Amino acid sequence: MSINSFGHLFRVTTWGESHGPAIGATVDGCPPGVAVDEAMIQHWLDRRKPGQNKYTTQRREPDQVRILSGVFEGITTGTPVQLMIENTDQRSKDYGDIKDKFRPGHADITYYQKYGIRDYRGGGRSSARETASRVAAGGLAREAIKTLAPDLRITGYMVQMGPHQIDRDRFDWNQIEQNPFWVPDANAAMKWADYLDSLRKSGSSVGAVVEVTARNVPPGLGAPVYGKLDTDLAAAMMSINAVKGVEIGEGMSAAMLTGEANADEIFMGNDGKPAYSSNHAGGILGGISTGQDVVVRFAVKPTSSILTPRKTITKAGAETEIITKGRHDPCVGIRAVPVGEAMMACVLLDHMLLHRGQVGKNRGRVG
Ligand SMILES: Cc1cc2nc3c(=O)[nH]c(=O)nc-3n(C[C@H](O)[C@H](O)[C@H](O)COP(=O)(O)O)c2cc1C
Repeated sequence: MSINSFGHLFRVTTWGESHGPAIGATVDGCPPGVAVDEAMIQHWLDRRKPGQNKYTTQRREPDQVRILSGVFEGITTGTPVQLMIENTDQRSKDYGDIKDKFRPGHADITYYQKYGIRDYRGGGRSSARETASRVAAGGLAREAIKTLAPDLRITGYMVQMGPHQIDRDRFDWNQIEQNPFWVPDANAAMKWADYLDSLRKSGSSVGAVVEVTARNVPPGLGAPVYGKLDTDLAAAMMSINAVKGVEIGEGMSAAMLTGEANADEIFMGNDGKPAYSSNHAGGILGGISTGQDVVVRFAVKPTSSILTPRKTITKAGAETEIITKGRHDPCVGIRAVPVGEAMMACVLLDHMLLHRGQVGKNRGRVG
């Protein structure tokens, strides 16, 4: 299996399977001198950890990260950083009765068609357990970003669960950490709780839309034509399990606007820097950050493992039915929020490092 890496200069390679002894990330290209320890990375992993409330899978993984290399006396040395998370709640027997069947909506059939091997233990490499490694790498990226752009803030949150959208007029950054859904609208959080409860009890599931915003991003990140910041962000988000759509700024809705409505008019701000009347562009023009908030949204499909029997086939080609009895999340969008944040952190850091080489001492300036 090739291409387990992403990023240009801050290059992350993830490894491991859902039910193997451990998973992890090897990070090549982290700058030296970044203060980091296991607790700092653990903080971000704890946000993604399963089993924290009744809306996420009851798989009990402590997801304890260990730093095996690249950090000495509390700072990165510039050598590869090896991050490892042991798998402690494997329970392979949960998957015994689906060993020869392909779960609809999962990667079982395509992995088998491609590699001829069926790792039935929770999907093996295709399991979203892999995203824990990304969150660990994202934790390291965040610490490195602090040394380059201390005011930069990356925040993920849910803006839609099934048909229920948040009310943008009630958007409150402080609400995001106050409810199990990372939703910035307290009203929505209450309604979603009842909605998801009934879905969970019936063994069903639902999709979601997650938004990730990066504030105080310096202008100038990204390069035309094939090194666009939005290209890399879209690829990063699309690579997360269950993601079926990605938008930047106005995204698909831009197609409905007129040129007048979509134009983010430019002014000179009081601080002597460019200011914009709106942010339909999602903070990126021509693949390069404008200095406005970078806004990315992604749609997560409904959890495929549901309790209602679904038709499928066996490895031998016989038609049959399947019920996925293993533990599952009624809405995987919830746990995708910290993963989206981690991908944003990795891509932004990567482009900050690239930026140094792309412009040397020649910096453009407005005003
Ligand atoms: C954080 C996270 C947790 C997930 N947990 C589950 C789960 O418990 N059950 C499930 O059916 N899918 C889960 N998924 C989605 C599957 O991993 C994914 O649908 C599957 O691997 C097929 O890949 P694809 O949907 O990207 O095509 C999860 C996704 C994410 C991001």
